[in-house]
Amino acid sequence: MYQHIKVPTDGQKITVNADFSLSVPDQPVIPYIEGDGTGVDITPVMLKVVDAAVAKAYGGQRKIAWMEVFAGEKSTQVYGPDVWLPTETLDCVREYVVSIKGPLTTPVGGGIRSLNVALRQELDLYVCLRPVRYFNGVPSPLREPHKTDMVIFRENSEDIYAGIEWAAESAEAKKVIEFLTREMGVRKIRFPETSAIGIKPVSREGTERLVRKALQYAIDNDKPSVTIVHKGNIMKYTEGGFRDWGYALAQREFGAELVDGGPWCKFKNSRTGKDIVVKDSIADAFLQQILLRPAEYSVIATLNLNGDYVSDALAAQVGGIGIAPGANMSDSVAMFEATHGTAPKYAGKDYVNPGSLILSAEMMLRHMGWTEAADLIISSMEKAIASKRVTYDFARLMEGATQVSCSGFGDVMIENM
Ligand SMILES: NC(=O)C1=CN([C@@H]2O[C@H](COP(=O)(O)OP(=O)(O)OC[C@H]3O[C@@H](n4cnc5c(N)ncnc54)[C@H](OP(=O)(O)O)[C@@H]3O)[C@@H](O)[C@H]2O)C=CC1
Ligand SMILES: O=C(O)CCC(=O)C(=O)O
Ligand SMILES: [Mg+2]
Repeated sequence: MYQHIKVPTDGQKITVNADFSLSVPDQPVIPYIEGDGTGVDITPVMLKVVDAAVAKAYGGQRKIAWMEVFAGEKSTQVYGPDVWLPTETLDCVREYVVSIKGPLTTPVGGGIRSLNVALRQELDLYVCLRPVRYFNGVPSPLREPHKTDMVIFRENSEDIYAGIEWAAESAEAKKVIEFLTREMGVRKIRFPETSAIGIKPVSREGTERLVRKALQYAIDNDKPSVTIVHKGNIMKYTEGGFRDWGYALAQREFGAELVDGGPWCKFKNSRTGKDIVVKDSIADAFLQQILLRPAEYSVIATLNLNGDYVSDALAAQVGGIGIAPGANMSDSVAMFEATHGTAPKYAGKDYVNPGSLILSAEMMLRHMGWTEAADLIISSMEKAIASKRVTYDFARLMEGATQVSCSGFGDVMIENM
């Protein structure tokens, strides 16, 4: 049926029920994209660690039937020089519901647009979910890194990140600038002859579906607050809209009531009876607050670009993007991926930390309801770090550490299962 994707014969599809829960067979077929750059290093290690955790947790009764699908440089080798994201890859990850990917390269300036963003847009994976927690013993620049315990809900389908822009001095940029100046009366483009132009779409619907997920997550996971992070003082209708629509949704759908006249509001968690506070923070101030007062923040709902910046900043607080996992999700389809990129200088050297992708797989197992295997991954990661046999990123900051390779770290985790 597919041109280059080989469907394993020993597995079955995960399916989505009417209430969006999953039916997961014992041998689910799970598509994976190896990824560019260090993808060749971390992805095989992730597969091996996950297989070991599943085998150990279920004694052979459950097993993932991995199915390689292609995007990025490997796709151009398999499908031809200009095919970066084959249609059958999109069809396949949609059809098989749960997938995982390594990082994909995006050139700066010219060249192809981000394949990572394209996957999210094409599949409408509107939530980028990035939990940030501290593992004991990980070297961190903070004195009290355990106080950083946040879950980022980054809007994944809109904003300036969508890549609607035109190069300076192009016919398209000139046309847009002409429209803005002639028809819209815009006088604020300082250098109209040489300006590149970007568009920042932010909608009420896009905001509401993201904030709804963040609020529901706070309820389901007994979290004390949801903070809407925005730059609405400057970008009044886009980022300011995000804030206002977020607050309005909390009041309308979750029964939140204003605190001291607002705009903060709060509602009772129907599961625990505890208050969940909905507050907001302006993005620049937020970036200093998370360093100085991290304990005051829990679930974060933010726009696409802010979420990108906040993800790497928060990852650094708990030891870096070597252990920063993530997921891109719609109501039905989920694609798991690390927060970091392809780290090209380390590609193919069996050197980098596979932890982010392994922890992304841990999120995937939990999403599938395979909690025993997910728990094994967490406990073996904790033990591996405690034993100080770690990759370069931790070893260079840890006293008494033994540096291991990327695959070596996977092996240490497996030994500790
Ligand atoms: N979702 C995705 O697929 C993403 C793709 N990208 C793409 O990746 C490419 C490179 O981007 P770049 O900005 O350099 O960001 P990267 O995240 O690839 O790398 C930045 C730095 O982070 C550290 N790092 C990255 N991965 C690891 C790891 N596995 N273990 C330990 N440390 C790690 C390294 O730090 P040090 O130098 O200190 O060792 C590295 O130099 C670009 O094309 C970009 O577009 C970027 C982000 C996400
Ligand atoms: O798509 C890319 O190349 C970068 C993506 C990124 O930085 C992210 O999603 O965090
Ligand atoms: Mg990023």
